[in-house]
This record gives sequence, C-alpha cells and structure tokens, in this order.
Amino acid sequence: MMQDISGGPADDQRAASKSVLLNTFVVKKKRCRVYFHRGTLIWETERPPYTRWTLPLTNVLAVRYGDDWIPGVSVKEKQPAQPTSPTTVCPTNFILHYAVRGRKSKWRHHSVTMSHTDPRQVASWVKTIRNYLLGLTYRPRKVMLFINPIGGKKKGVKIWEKEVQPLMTIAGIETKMMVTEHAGHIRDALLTADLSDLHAVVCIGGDGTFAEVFNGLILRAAKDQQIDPNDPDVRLPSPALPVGVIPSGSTDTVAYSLHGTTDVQTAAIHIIFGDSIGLDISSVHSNVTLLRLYASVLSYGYLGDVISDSERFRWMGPRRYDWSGFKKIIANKGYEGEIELLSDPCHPAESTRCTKNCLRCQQHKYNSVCDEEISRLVTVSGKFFMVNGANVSCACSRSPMGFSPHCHVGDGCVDVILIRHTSLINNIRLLLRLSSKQKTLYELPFVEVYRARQFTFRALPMLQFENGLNATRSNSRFSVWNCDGEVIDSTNVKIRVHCQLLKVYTRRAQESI
Ligand SMILES: Nc1ncnc2c1ncn2[C@@H]1O[C@H](COP(=O)(O)OP(=O)(O)OP(=O)(O)O)[C@@H](O)[C@H]1O
Repeated sequence: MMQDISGGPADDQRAASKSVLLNTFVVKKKRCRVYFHRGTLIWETERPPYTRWTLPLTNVLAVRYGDDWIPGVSVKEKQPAQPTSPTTVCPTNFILHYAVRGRKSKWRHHSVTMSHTDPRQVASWVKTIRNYLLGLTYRPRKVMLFINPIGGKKKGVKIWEKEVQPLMTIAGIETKMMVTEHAGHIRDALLTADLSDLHAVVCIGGDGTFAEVFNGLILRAAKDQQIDPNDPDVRLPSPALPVGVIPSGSTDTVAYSLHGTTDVQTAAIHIIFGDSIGLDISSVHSNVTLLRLYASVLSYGYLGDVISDSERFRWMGPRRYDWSGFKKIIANKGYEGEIELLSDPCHPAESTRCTKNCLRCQQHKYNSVCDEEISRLVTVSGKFFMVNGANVSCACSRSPMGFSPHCHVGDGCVDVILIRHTSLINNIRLLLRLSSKQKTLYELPFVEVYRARQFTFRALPMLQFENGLNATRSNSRFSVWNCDGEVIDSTNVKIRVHCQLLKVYTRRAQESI
C-alpha cells in the first residue's frame, strides 16, 4: 500500500513526510513486513521468532540502491545529484545506512539491505526515503573541511581518509578539503574565502584547530557587517555557518564536552545528522584589542606555565603535557592577582548538569535581561595556583568531570574556578581530583567557584622579601594565559561571554557524562 503524490522537489518532500508505505521485503534472508510512517521505519519478521526493529529516519545517514539487479525490468528514477539526466535502473534491493547510539555516547554506522522481486517497489521506497531525508534541510550537503596534520598524534589526514571520508561519501556530503600548512592558516583562509555556497565548516584537529575555525568565522562576520571586534563591549555577530569538530588533537576538550566522547565516528555522524546547538564563545580583550575568542578554557598560572613550556616538546606528542606538567607543578610558587567578576545568581555547584535539551541553555537563548540587572559585582584577590574561566565543563578522557562538570554550553556564562596557592600536596590533590570520575573540584577547601557573565583579571606584582625583612613588589613572576591550548602573553584581560554565538553540530550526550 502506498500513497504517492508527484510534483516538484518540495512537493516530493512534503509527500514523503506524509507517506505511508507497507510492503514485504527480505531482510537477512527472512521475510519481513516493513512499514514507513511519520518518519519512522519499522520492520518485523513475518514468522517466529518474531523480531521488530524501529528506526527513526533522523538516524538514517543515506539510502542507496544495492547491487542486485534483474534484467528486462526498467524503472525510471530521478537521481538527486543529476536531476536532468534520468537513468534507467532495475535494482531489486536497497541499502539503508543508519547510525545507532551505543555505550559511552558512541554512535556507530550500520546498514541493512532490503530486497524485493519487484524493482518498482524498491524504487518507490528509495524515492520516498530520499525525499524524506532531503526534507531535513538542516543537514549539511556541502562543507568546507580543514585538516590539521600536526595536531595530537599527527593522524588528522589518516582519520579523514579512513574514518570520515567514507561516511561523508555515503551521506552524499560534498567536501572542499584543505590540509593546513601553518598555524593561523584556517583563520586566514576563512577571512577571505567564498563561503556563499557552503552549508558548514568542519575541522579535523584539536581545540586549537577548532578555535581557529570559529575565530576566523566570527571575525569574518564582523568584517562583513563592519563591526569592530576590538571594542571590548561590542556585541559580536553570529557566523551564518555551523561548525563541526572531529577530534584528532591531544585533549579534544570541546569534542568531549559536546558529544561525551572523543570518538571520531561519533563526531562525523553528529555532523551528518545536522542537529546543532548554540555554543557560548568568550572574548578576551586587553584594553581595546581583541586577543582571541575561546570556547573551552582560559587559564592563568599553572596551566599557562605548562602550555608555554610544552610547545618546546611538541615532538613528544600528547606526552609533552605530562613532562611540562611535572616540571611546572614542582616549580610553582603561586601568582598574585585580582579578579573582578559579574557573578550570576546560579552557583555552579548547585546548578543542573547540561545535557541534551538543557532547560537553562534554552531559557538563556532568549534572555533579554541585561547582565548588570541580575548579576552582582564580586572582587577576589590573592595568590593563586590557577585562575580559570571555563566556557564548557572542560571534560576530556583524562579528566571526565572537567574543571566544572555543571558548566553549561549555552547559558551566556563562564564558570570561574579560582584555585588558591597552598601547598604542593594540595596541588597534587587537585590534579588527582581532576582525573576523578565522580568527585568534583567544587568541594576542595582551597577552590572558589563563581558563575560569571564577564570578568577581568589584573596580575599583581609579587611580594619579594629581601634579607628576610623588607618586602618589595616585583613584576618578574607573571604567568601567561592558556587560551584553548594557545599562549596569550598579556596578563591583564577582560573576558566577556557571547551567549550561543556559534552553532555547532551535536545531538549532545543524552545523560550526564
Ligand atoms: N600545518 C600546521 N603546522 C603547524 N601548526 C599548525 C598547522 N596547522 C595548524 N597548526 C596549529 O597547531 C596548533 C595545535 O593544534 P591542535 O590544537 O589542533 O592540536 P593539539 O594541540 O595537539 O590538540 P589540543 O588543543 O586538543 O590539545 C594550533 O594552534 C594550530 O594553529
């Protein structure tokens, strides 16, 4: 039984969403009744043992004709890629490519072949399913893809060839690919590239590569709209194109915080699905200069020292962080500074966790209350082991809870985590806590946590004692900022959160990571 209304592509898509199909196909050598109704495909065995599968079409990556053909029967079918040149095909099966969410938030590609003796039936089903998928207009069909060949374990190009390209081909996504040749390549390319016929920008790399993409896109949008990004109080424009991130870096915090895993196939499937969310982006200004935009974390003190030291050991791969981390924890003497922040009424420790369909993020998207009205000004000063502004939880495989597991990706706030300078033992306690799967930093007595809409940091000269008596101030002991894994030398900065400035592809993790 089938309802089929012919017309233009839009009519076809409308008809596909209303279609009801019912037929009997052979699936894995068993006769199955197959239904398609309201965007869901169901197939069940006709005879015992009865088994039933339900597949929402939003989980389908593509439908293709299989390689079983019979001669003499011809079915005229419009191929979507070449609508003007109909080809004659007589296939007797079709392959449905779909994705299933498994353990630990990982999605996997599967396929099922459905066979029927009548090619006209096969063609009708393929046409209806294809039209339904074409109706999911938020799915990207043409993307610009950047690969960082030196990030993480230098496997970016291999990841593209072995894991990402095959899935993109199955899904029929056209890609303009570019392998980066130097730092800053992506950002510079996006400032001038023709983006008019693209649906998305995708990168294969770590947090630094992702940061280049959104820094480039946001600066490009500002340039196009003649907005001065150096103005610290400016409302930055949202880029038109969503971004997909496929992890191949050393920490991959953003991918982990968005998808709940750094699994490459999962990230590619999220892009094909096309579901997106609004991600907060924070700007870092020094006086009237925009230094950088960040999505993960901005960190002064210990992590600043680690990132500036570890660049010299990039040849070690991700292990460079262990080496520099060890050296810098031993050497740490703390850094003096003053933080002034606009504190949100919601305290991170009492907040809900940010998962799929997060209420707090949805509410803040349409929030028109100005920051000053609901926030209060708080000033904290002292000597710190680290000062952090976390834009996302900053979870990664080494730190499953991250700096702030309750941080929200789209609530217009950063979680400010201040870690006081205490003892080496406490610093080690903190690092152990960061690698815990259950415990958070919130409970540690030398950690203070705030949720802020903006904050400033001013480094204070360190007190130095001469002859054990006279105290003088010295500028020699300043740290640097670690901004999404890149060094910022200016110590005095102003950070502002731009609520849901960037659209990123993800369905999010369904439950707390
Ligand atoms: N071809 C290239 N040569 C040198 N540097 C590059 C090249 N392409 C990109 N970069 C720079 O490499 C830096 C590191 O990249 P990325 O952050 O992706 O990897 P990572 O540091 O190993 O991972 P993570 O940030 O997740 O820890 C980025 O700052 C980027 O600007």
